[in-house]
Formats: sequence, structure tokens, C-alpha cells
Amino acid sequence: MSIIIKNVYKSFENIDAIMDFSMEFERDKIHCIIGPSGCGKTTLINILTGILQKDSGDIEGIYDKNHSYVFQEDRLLPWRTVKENILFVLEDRYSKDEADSLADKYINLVELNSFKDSYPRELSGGMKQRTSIARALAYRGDIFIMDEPFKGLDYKIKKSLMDYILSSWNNKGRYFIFVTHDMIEAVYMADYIHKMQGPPLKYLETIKVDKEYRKKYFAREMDMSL
Ligand SMILES: Nc1ncnc2c1ncn2[C@@H]1O[C@H](COP(=O)(O)OP(=O)(O)OP(=O)(O)O)[C@@H](O)[C@H]1O
Repeated sequence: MSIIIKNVYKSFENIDAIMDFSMEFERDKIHCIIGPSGCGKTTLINILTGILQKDSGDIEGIYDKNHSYVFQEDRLLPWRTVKENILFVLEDRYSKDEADSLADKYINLVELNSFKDSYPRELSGGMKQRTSIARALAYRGDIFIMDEPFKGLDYKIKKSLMDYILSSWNNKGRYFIFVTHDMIEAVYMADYIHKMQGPPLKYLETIKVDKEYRKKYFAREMDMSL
């Protein structure tokens, strides 16, 4: 079963952000949407998650599902600690003990043990994003969505965050959609890279990323940087 977007339109006052747009997201795979700033990526994601209403078109396979998000900015509750921010999304889904041990598990995974009682203002940008990632992973939504989650972070932190996500994302029966404008992030993480342009959002091509593609891509990148 896939998520199927069919002939979707969305206009804002001054711009047609999405016009007659169709595509599919396969279950159990990491799909990356890549495209230049302003092409309509976030608008598409916001429609998928119900934050925005489409003007017309159909989307199949999302209405019975819940979502985990990681956004560009961390969106943590400033008056709650790291652990409390994570517990907040787990309270309705799990018993108190289960929520507590899940929160600890993911705090441990993103190596924030010694900061679990800290408030967001006491954390660096990378630590806040690690908290957001731990929260999204712990919630285990059917659809895991990340919209430019590594923007502004340095390479080392970015790589460690990508590794945390890849090692802890349990793909069985779930969807993963990842928006970026960075091809290196896309090749590192994705099974499929969907190249876009716009506005209005237009689909250019899909690249299937396997081990071989990844190896060749990074070898070429290395050559170019020498
Ligand atoms: N709420 C809004 N009101 C008016 N115009 C909007 C609104 N949201 C997005 N747009 C416009 O729609 C187009 C697509 O925006 P969108 O944020 O989806 O692009 P994006 O590809 O996600 O960009 P970025 O990579 O910079 O986040 C842009 O021209 C943007 O200015």
C-alpha cells in the first residue's frame, strides 16, 4: 500500500504553489524530496499532514495514519525539559511507565542523558534537533516526516543525526518522507530521491539509491573536493 497523490492543486494569494501534481510514496522506504528553495516542498508536506488544505485533487492512504515530524526549527516547548518534551507526545499513547522508559531509551540513543532535565534554552542547536528527533522516533507515527531538519548544523552533527535516525528508524509498515535541498543528505539517507522544481511544484525525476549508487556518488564527491 502506497501513499498516492493525485492531481493536487494549491494556490496562495500571489502564487500557484502546486498545480496538477501527482506522485507516490512506497511503504517501508525512505523517500527524499529535493528541490530549490521556494519550489513548493513544504507546501506539499503541509498538505500531506493536514496542516494546509489542498484546493483540489486526491490523496490516498494518509487519512487513517498519524505522523511524527522533525521540522527545520526545533519546535520544542520552552517551559519543558528535554525529557518532558518527549513525554508530552507519549502521554496519550502509552502508560506512564511505558512512556517513561521510551523517553529514556531515545534520550539515550541521541546521547542526551546528561541533559534530560535541561530546558531548550540551555541546549545548543544540534542538541535541540537531537531532542526533536528523539521525540519523533519515540512517538513512532505511521508516517515519519522530516522537513530540512539539518539546516544550519555543521557536518559532524549532521552526520551523527543521520546515523541516529538510520539506525533507529524501524521501517516495517511505515512511511518516511524527508525534505531537503542537499544532495549529500539525500544520497546518504534515501532509498528514492525525487527531484523537484517550481513553483508550481513540478516532478523532474526519481533516482533509486542503492549501495552502488551511493558508493559512486560519494567517490565522485571525494574526487571533486580533492
Ligand atoms: N502561507 C503562504 N502564503 C503565501 N505564499 C506562500 C505560503 N506558503 C508558501 N508560499 C509560497 O509558495 C511557494 C512554495 O513555498 P514552500 O515553502 O512550499 O517552498 P519550499 O520548497 O519548501 O521552500 P524552502 O526550501 O525555502 O523551505 C513559495 O513561492 C512561497 O513563497
